[in-house]
Amino acid sequence: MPGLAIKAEGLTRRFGDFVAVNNLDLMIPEKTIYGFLGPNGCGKSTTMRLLTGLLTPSAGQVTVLGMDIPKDSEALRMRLGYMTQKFSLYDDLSVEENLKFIAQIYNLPARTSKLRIEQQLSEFGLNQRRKRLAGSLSGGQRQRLALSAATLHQPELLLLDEPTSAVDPENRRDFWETLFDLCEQDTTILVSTHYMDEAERCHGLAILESGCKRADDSPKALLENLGAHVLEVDGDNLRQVKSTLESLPGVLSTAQQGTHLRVLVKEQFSTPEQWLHQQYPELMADRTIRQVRPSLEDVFVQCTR
Ligand SMILES: Nc1ncnc2c1ncn2[C@@H]1O[C@H](COP(=O)(O)OP(=O)(O)OP(=O)(O)O)[C@@H](O)[C@H]1O
Repeated sequence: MPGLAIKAEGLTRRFGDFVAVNNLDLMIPEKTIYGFLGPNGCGKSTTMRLLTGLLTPSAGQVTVLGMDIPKDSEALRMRLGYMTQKFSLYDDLSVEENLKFIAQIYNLPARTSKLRIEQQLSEFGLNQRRKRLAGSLSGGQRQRLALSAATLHQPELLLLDEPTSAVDPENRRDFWETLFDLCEQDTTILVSTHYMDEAERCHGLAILESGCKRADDSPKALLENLGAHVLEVDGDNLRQVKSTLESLPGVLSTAQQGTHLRVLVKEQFSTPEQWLHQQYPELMADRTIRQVRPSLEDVFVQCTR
């Protein structure tokens, strides 16, 4: 049974009267990839900063890798890697110089530093670009450099704050493959995202909204416990159908997706397609209504309504 890399109880952070992180409990198993999914401003970055010890909690207890935060944050520094939303390396240093600088910050011995820099340049596909200024790299290359820097000292826990917001789908895919490689080498990874497909890749997931945790489980369990039927409704005048269905108490949400309407219906109706037909026989006549598998977006909509 794996231990916990992060345990937080009642974690809270206020900025004046505003509560950015509200009474958060977290149990993040070690050697897993755990995601924070939530919209802008829901408190993902603030929570990450609290977990690194960069920010002091207003209330609550946090243990990271068995150490108390913020008390032991200095001692924990060597065991953590943190990649912020912004590219935090030096544009006017080369790729190699940036890594050398990071090695100095972490006080890596000269031999280790040399070895690790070569390993990272090769593993992250940056060998050919080692003399290039970081500022001249593409978005994907910058992101690879940032991750190679964050993992140079081989941290046990890696915190990644929206690491893929500036990269294309192919680079995102490669990036996630790298995360699974790191996880297999026993690194615990906490990653924040607002992309549903990324959230679905995580072993465990917390859905955050307005500083509160709305759900916390594996993506599979979250999908299984949606607590709603998901229907697709085809046909004309979907905008009118949408506004009509929205006023039905049994309908939880509606959203148009191309040529159909995705409708979340309360779980209590055993045959939701029939139920919808019965509610509006005329409006629903000649329309195809089919039940489909839930997506993580449905889960997100359902628990942040
Ligand atoms: N230093 C601060 N002073 C005042 N308010 C802050 C401070 N830092 C964050 N906040 C507020 O706390 C809330 C949560 O911010 P946070 O950056 O944690 O959200 P987020 O989920 O990471 O969003 P994003 O994806 O936009 O980065 C926001 O409303 C933000 O304005």
